[in-house]
Amino acid sequence: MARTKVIAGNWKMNKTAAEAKEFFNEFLDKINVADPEVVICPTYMTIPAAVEAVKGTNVGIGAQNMYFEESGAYTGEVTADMIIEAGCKYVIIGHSERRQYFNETDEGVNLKTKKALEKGLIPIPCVGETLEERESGKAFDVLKEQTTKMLEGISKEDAKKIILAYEPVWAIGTGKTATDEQANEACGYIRKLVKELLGEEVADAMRILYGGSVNAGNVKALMSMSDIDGALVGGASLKADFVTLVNFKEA
Ligand SMILES: O=C(CO)COP(=O)(O)O
Repeated sequence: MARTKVIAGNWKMNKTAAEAKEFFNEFLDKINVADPEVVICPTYMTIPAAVEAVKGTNVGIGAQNMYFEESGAYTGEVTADMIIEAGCKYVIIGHSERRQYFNETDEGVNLKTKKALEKGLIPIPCVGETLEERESGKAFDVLKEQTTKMLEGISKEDAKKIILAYEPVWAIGTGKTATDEQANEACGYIRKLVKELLGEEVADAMRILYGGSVNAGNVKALMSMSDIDGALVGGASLKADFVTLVNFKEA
């Protein structure tokens, strides 16, 4: 089955609304394509400016997080309805930086993924092992645990909509990319696991992205691998390199 590739930029805690406007003024015409699917995830504060800038184009906007409750006394949190109202179609869930610095758990990632699907958002949940886990031979055990828990209680129909991101923690922001083979092996492992859990149709439909120091120089080779359906990009999504990433077929 042919899966449409996805190039998603995770801006993390970068770019004010004014800086986002500048970015889109400069690059929007070059990243406004139908294939691959292009997504930009700015901070909550910058979402409205980004939504306004991409209006009428193929570029989708996503949030970097959300909470799983409907409303209530959860100081500092934001609901699915709020990001939808702001114009988001996607939401990153359980990024390793949130797991590392903000105590995100597999259970929370599962609850957020379910809530996002219930509300019609496309969740981009993240899984990935640390360097220590890889070096001690536990990488696949970690991926199994995180992926299985993330998918708990999710129907086959819903699971097909998930865009799962494999982001090895040791490759994020370090300039150390997983080799094409390592990245493909991990994405292939996750797909096999999804097949065991939810069947072949779901495994065939689910887009599985690689993230971790993807840049203009390595994108084409990574995108040519059989089980890699796109990239979740940090640093290189903040600048002109993103144009090359989106247009990787010509790179
Ligand atoms: O964490 C990432 C995307 O979510 C990857 O970040 P870098 O591309 O900066 O390594």
